[in-house]
Formats: sequence, C-alpha cells, structure tokens
Amino acid sequence: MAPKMRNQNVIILPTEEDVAMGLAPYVAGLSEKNILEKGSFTVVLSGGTLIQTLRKLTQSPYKETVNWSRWFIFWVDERVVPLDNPDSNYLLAWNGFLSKVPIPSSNIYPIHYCPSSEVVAKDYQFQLLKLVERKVLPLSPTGFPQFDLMLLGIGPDGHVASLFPNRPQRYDKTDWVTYINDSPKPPPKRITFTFPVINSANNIAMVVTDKEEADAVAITLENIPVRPPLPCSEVKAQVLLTWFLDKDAASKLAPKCNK
Ligand SMILES: O=C(O)[C@H](O)[C@@H](O)[C@H](O)[C@H](O)COP(=O)(O)O
Repeated sequence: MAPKMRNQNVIILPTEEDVAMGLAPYVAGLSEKNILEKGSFTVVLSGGTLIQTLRKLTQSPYKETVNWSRWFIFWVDERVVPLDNPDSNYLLAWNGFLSKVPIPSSNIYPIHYCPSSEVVAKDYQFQLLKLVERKVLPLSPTGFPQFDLMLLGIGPDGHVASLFPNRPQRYDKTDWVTYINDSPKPPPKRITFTFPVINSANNIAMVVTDKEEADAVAITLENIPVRPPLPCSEVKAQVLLTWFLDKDAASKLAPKCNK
C-alpha cells in the first residue's frame, strides 16, 4: 500500500475523460485562489498528452469563468526546434489549449529559438530572471523562481520534464534552466527546468493516463527502491503535489483499503 505522504494527494479516476473532468476544477480553483490573493497565476506546462487532458478548461463553464487575463504561461521543458515545428511543445500547447482561451500573448513565454541548446537554456533563464526583477515571479527562500502551478507528465522510464534517469541534468542543483543534446526521448536537443525550480513550485499536478507509465507510477508511489532513483520520484511541491491517474496508470499499484 502506498504510504501517505504529508503534502501529496493521489487521485485515481476510471478513465482519461474523468481525469480531464477532474483536472479542470483543480486548475480553475488554484487560478481563482492565486488571482484573489496576489493578482496573477503563473502556470508551467509540459508536452505530451497533458495538453489534450487540459481540454475541459477550454470549454464551458471554465472558458467564461476563469480570469485568463491574469495567467502567465511557461514551459517546464521544450524541444530546441523552431516554434512552428511539429515537435515544439509550444505549438502543441498553442493548438490544443492556448489558442482557445484569451490569455494575453504578452503573458505567454515560449523559448527564443536558436540552434544552440545551451544558448536557448541561458536565454530562457534570462527571461525568468527579468520576470523576477519585475516581481511577476517570486524567489523561493533558496533563490529559485517559484511558480504557482506546474502541470507535469512522466515517461515510461520515469523521466519528468527533460530530466532523464541516466543523464546528469537531473543532478543540477544550481542552474534554473539547463539543456540536453542527447535526450533518450526524441528529439535529442531540449531545454529543461532543473529540480530546484520544479521543487520550488507551490502546486504540482502529475497527470498520468497511460498503461506504459504504470510501473514508474507504482515504483514512485509505493516507494520501491531502484538505482538510480526515478526522476519522477524526486518531485516535491511546496504546498501540494497531486497525482491525477486513470485506471491504466494506476494498474500496478497495490490494492488499497480505504477504511
Ligand atoms: O517534451 C516532452 O517530451 C515532455 O514535456 C515530457 O516530459 C512529457 O511530459 C512526458 O514524456 C510525458 O509524456 P506523455 O504524457 O506523452 O506520456
């Protein structure tokens, strides 16, 4: 049975459609709370199936009720390709989500493409630094930008963002944004937030709706020791880490008694 962690919540729903239905009020609720408290809502997207699972937010009632004008959008990882390339996480998010809701374009922060991953990573970190200076992003007590919500997926190998099990980027404790030129998941060139930035976020949703990730989910939530530890098992949120799983993603978890 998965031991209950202090600021972690695991929600298991029958289907991907149910996860999409559950994710929308969760995100809308955090949006309302943050905008009420401080006038803005900073949201970090990943690539993968997540964008499709956000679809309910682009429909009634959320499309009309969410205060989209106060949202700020970032990417936890991005493929180093032009923004109109089919591999781009920005393009994926634009087509599936951002083009359907009225977030001001000046509040959307994609990468500035150039062929060098290192330069793109440094430039994205520079963009974040500017927003810290403008007080759009606060700094955590340890000196990393602190986002309101990160929406993450995981891979079958347990990667999160572009932090992969057998690559050194996952151990980077100083940069805000780093780069990889040999990603095991294509395309090979990517930039990614580092763990200190991911783990400084107030709220993180891990959205997993695929049988392929069931082993990584079970290893993480059952605390099964593996070497090296899976990157997804190192994700922690400052306020609450919420796992949204469908039955397929949760299929390798030990049966749990709710009484
Ligand atoms: O750019 C990427 O490849 C993603 O950001 C990546 O980290 C993704 O979120 C996971 O691989 C899960 O992908 P799926 O949801 O498609 O399984």
